[in-house]
Amino acid sequence: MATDERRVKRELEEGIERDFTRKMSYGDYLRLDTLLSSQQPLSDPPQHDELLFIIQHQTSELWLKLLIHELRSARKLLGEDELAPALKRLARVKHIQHTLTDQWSVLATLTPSEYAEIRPFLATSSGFQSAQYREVEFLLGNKNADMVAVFSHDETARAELDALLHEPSLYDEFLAYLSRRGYAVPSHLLDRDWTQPYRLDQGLVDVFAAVYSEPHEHWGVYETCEELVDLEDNFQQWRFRHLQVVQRTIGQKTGTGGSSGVDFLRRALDLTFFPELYEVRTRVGG
Ligand code: HEM
Ligand SMILES: N[C@@H](CC(=O)c1ccccc1NC=O)C(=O)O
Repeated sequence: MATDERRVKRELEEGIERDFTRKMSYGDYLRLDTLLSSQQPLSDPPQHDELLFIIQHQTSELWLKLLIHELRSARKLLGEDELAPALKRLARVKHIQHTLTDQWSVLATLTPSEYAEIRPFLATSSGFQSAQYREVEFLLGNKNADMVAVFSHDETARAELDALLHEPSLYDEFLAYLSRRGYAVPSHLLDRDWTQPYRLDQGLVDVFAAVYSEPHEHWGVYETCEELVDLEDNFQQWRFRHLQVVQRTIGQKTGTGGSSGVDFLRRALDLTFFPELYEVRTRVGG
């Protein structure tokens, strides 16, 4: 083929598969028939921006699915004293969190006027009812038994969340790992009621203060602590971007889920997963 022609058309090679009547194709493997028929706008007359709204949420839910998969695995690996593979999982978790946070910029292109055309069709539905979001919160240790009842209408989601409520979180598993490694983790933290939210413990701050005063003596533990701080930091970045996008689209309106809206969301920024890892910062360097 002439050089000029190559600039405008790439010849398909002989060996390239073209007939998928009896072979598995890309779309078959990825179940794209199901995936791409799952965007069903409700607005009437149809609103151009509803597809953006749906896809933003669906992609978020897909990434949350992977996040849960990785967090569960990291938690299990910690329980098996496999620190390095657990850290590998957490590295991936952090990239997923970045993607989730970055994608807020797409939805931020939705103006208040555009959203107002879609909003009535959302009725009482709200992200507050995202089961996977609650699963991530529970896995990270922000337990809240009241959240389980929100899923009474969906037995699979309710049972999954209830199971996580009763299981140790990633942080609980980390503390058990520390204890097995000889760190003086207060015993009441190792056998507590897992359904309760984790509360700051000064004895554990002392343990981390020793780690942070001599990082080179405790490198793997120190590295894991900092990975967990990254995870919490990233989670808060997501919450903050959500708050900002909500503020610019609905202002001070109450939420479709029945909450006060931005004031309710702002209070989530006070929630912490790993309180001792923040408390220890005040102690470092005296
Ligand atoms: C225009 C876009 C959005 C608006 C105006 C909005 C608004 C709100 C409001 C007002 C709430 C409080 C609960 C309520 O009363 O409804 C909420 C909660 C929530 N939203 Fe959104 N949201 C938007 C987009 C998203 C997206 C893209 C996600 C991604 C999955 C999401 C996930 C959540 C979650 C997980 C909660 C619960 C947060 C918590 O309990 O702290 N939202 N949203
Ligand atoms: N709570 C939002 C509605 C909303 O954003 C929403 C509705 C249905 C499915 C996902 C949603 N996203 C996050 O809350 C509102 O009050 O406008």
